[in-house]
Amino acid sequence: EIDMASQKRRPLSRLLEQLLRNLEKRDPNQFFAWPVNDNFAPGYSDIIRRPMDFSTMKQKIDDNEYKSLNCFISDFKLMCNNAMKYNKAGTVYHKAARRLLHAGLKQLTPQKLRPLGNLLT
Ligand SMILES: CC(=O)c1cc(-c2ccccn2)c2ncccn12
Repeated sequence: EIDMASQKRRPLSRLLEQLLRNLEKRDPNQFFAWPVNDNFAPGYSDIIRRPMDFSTMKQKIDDNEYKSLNCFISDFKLMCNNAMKYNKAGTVYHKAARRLLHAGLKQLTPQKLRPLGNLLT
């Protein structure tokens, strides 16, 4: 269960929740909202060894699994790179993944994060 009090005590969790919300806005079609379903994506789990999606990232924040911002950013990159690996260039999913990765990393640059203070120390 989500212990709100501890969420307040965990500034990193608060920051990651905010960053996740901003990244999700860049996925209006919600292609990345849930784990990819093998029924929609034939052979997906044979090709992609480490699946990742926004709902899994949210759960990892709530379970306090991210020990640093970099771990969070790694999962975001993994999610986008999985989509660019499985889906051929030119497909709607490949293009959406490249756009999401580009837009997302721009939100995660040091100059964008600095205003969030020393939450990262
Ligand atoms: C992200 C991804 O690779 C993906 C999302 C989806 C998806 C996401 C939401 C609804 C339907 N399909 C998908 N379908 C087929 C092949 C790949 N995908």
